Amino acid sequence: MMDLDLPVPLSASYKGTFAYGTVKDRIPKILTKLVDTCHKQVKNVEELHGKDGCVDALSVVGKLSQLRSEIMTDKPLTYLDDTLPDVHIWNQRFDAYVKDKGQLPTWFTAPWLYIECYMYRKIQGIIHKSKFMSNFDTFMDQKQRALEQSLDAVRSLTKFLHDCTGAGKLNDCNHVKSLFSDFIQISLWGNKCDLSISGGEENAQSTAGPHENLQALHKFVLVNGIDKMWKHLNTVQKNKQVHIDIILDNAGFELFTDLVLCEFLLKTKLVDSIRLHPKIMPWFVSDVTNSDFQWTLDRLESEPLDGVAEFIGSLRERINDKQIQLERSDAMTMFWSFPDAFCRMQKSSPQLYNYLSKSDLIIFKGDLNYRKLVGDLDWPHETPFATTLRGFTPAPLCALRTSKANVMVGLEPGQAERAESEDENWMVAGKYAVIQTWMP
Ligand SMILES: O=P(O)(O)OC[C@@]1(O)O[C@H](CO)[C@@H](O)[C@@H]1O
Ligand SMILES: [Mn+2]
Repeated sequence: MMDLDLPVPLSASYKGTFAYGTVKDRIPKILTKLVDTCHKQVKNVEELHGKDGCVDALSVVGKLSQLRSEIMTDKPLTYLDDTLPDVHIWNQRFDAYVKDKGQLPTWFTAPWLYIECYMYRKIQGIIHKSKFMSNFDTFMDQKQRALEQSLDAVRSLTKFLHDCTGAGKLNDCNHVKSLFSDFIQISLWGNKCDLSISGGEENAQSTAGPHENLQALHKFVLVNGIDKMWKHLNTVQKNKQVHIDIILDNAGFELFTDLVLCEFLLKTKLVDSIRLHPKIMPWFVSDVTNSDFQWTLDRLESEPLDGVAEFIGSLRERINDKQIQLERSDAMTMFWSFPDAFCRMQKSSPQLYNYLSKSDLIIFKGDLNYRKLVGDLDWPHETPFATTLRGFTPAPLCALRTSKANVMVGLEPGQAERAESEDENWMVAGKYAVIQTWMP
C-alpha cells in the first residue's frame, strides 16, 4: 500500500481522542507514581551506598520529574544518551522523524505509538544510567501487588483447569474443542489486567476469574477466529509436531492465564512446544520481563491451596522438558520494545522475523501488540485485518486483545456503530475484544 493512501497515525494532536487523554492525563499519572516509587528508594540506596547513593537516587528522581514536566508542557523529545544496546535504533527513529517532518517530535504532535514507547524507553535509560539503581524495576511493586490481589482468581482458575482436564475428560473431541474455546477466551480476558490503562492504579483480577462468566463476556468479542485456529492447529497436527509462539503482554493474572492456556494446549497434544516472548525491560508498567516470569513461578509454587503449587510444579517439568521455553536472548526480545509497527520487523529484526516464520501459530497478547500489528493508524473499522498488517505475515497469527485504544479493524458493517451505541468508550475501556486471526 503506497504511503499516501495510509490513514494518519493515532496522535495526541487530536484533542478529545484517547491518545490525547493518555498523554495529557494518564501518562503524567503513571510518572507521578514512578517518581514517588523512586523517591521511596532514596533512603534504601543511601543506607547501602552512603551519600553517593543518596545523590544518585535523587538524581534519578529529578530526571523522572523533569521528564514528566517536559511531557506536560509538550517539549520536544531528545536523543537518548544511555548505553543500552538499542539506543542507536531510537536515535535513528528520532533522526528519521526530523528528516521526514522537518521538525522535532513533541509529545502531543508525534505519533502516539512512538511517543508512548519512547517514554518507557526513556525511563529505562534514566534508570540504567544511574550508578546504584541501574537494575531497579520501577514497576516491580505494582506488578507483585497485582499478582497478590489476583490470588483468588489464580486458585479458582487452577481448580477449573484441573477439573476440565482430569482423567478421562479429554476423550471427546467436541468437548476438547469447547475447552479450547474457553481457554483461549480466558487468556484473552486476562488482558484486562493491565496497569498502563489504569494509569498505574490497581487493576488486578480481584473477582473470580473470567472462566466464571465466559458466556456473559461472549457478546463483547467482536471478531472471533477461534474456529479458524482450531481447524488450523488440527490440520498442522496431522502432518507434524506443532510449535507455537506467544508474544506475552502483562505479568500477574494475565501471565497466569497464558500459562494455563499453555498447559491446556500441551496436555491435549494440540500443540507440542510453545515459546513465550517476554519484554527485555520493564515496559508499559505491567508487561512481563524474564525476571517477572521467574518470581511469578517462585511465588505461586509456594501457594498451598487449590493445587496451584502442583500446577507450577508441572509447568516447571514442561519447562525442563523444553515443551515450554521462555525466550531470553536480547537479539530476539529487543524488538518488542521498539516503537515500530510489526510490518517493520523484517528490516529491523530479521533474526526474529526469520524465527517467527517457522512458527505454526503466533499468538499476540494485548492491546499494544495489536496497535503495532495494525501500525496504530486510524483505519476505518471495516478495513480487513490482512490489509492493516501491511505484509507482516511471517506465519499464521492471532491477536488476543481487549480493546484499550481507539483503533479496531476487521469489523463487519454496522458492528462499530452498534458497539458505539452501547458504550461510547467501547474501544478504550477493555470491555470489547477481538480474537483476530490471519491465516495464509
Ligand atoms: O498492551 P496492553 O497491556 O493490553 O495495553 C497497553 C495499554 O494499556 O497502554 C496503552 C495506553 O497507555 C494502550 O495500548 C493500552 O491501553
Ligand atoms: Mn501491557
